[in-house]
Amino acid sequence: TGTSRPQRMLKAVQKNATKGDPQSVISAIDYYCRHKEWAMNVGDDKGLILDSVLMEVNPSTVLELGTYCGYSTVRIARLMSPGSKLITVEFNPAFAEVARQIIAYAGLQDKVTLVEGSSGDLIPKMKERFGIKYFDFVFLDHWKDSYAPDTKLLEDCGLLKKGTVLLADNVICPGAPEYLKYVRNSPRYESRYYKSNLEYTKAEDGLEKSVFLG
Ligand SMILES: O=C(NCCO)c1cc(-c2ccc(F)cc2)cc(O)c1O
Ligand SMILES: [Mg+2]
Repeated sequence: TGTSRPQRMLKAVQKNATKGDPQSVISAIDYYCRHKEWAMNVGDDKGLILDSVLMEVNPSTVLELGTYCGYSTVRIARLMSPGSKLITVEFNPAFAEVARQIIAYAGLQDKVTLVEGSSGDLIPKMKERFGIKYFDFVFLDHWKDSYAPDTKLLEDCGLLKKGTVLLADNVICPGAPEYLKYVRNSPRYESRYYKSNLEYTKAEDGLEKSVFLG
């Protein structure tokens, strides 16, 4: 059997990045995935859009659905103000184990709470377990057919407030058609598509930014 792709990515970070330096962790992962082996991180092209939308919102509370190896977790947390909190949800324990180590290597563990489990089970527990009133920013990057049901669940659990920004990865590739239909047709969202590329490739992909109107 040997190592997994996430484990090889972690090794590349430990070899090429500087402990406590989030930007070097991001660069090490991008270099590895562009030149050694592809992996499903949001990547550097879409990552620049994520950075700019995140900085515009300057959120106090962030929810990330789909941690994978923690690349976008590091991208987001490195830009968040002192005292702000990021909760990231990952279903796959092997992914979560690598992500914990990459987030810690970047020195961002104090801002980040990684929760293992299913988003559908965990979203209704956010208030009681983590003392969250609302999320200011939600990054959707997990199973593409979970984007729509989980968005409805966030609404029903009162976790979105007027102005909350949802940013969804992969709305073209692999695609999240049901989600796009939902946010683009609902009067409760103002949506906009940011065209980009599938991570480390020339294929089209993009991010959908949707502002909850309350
Ligand atoms: O499934 C994804 N994420 C949830 C993991 O639990 C995912 C997949 C892909 C992708 C894969 C295979 C391909 F051929 C093209 C795209 C890309 C991504 O950015 C993703 O987030
Ligand atoms: Mg993705």
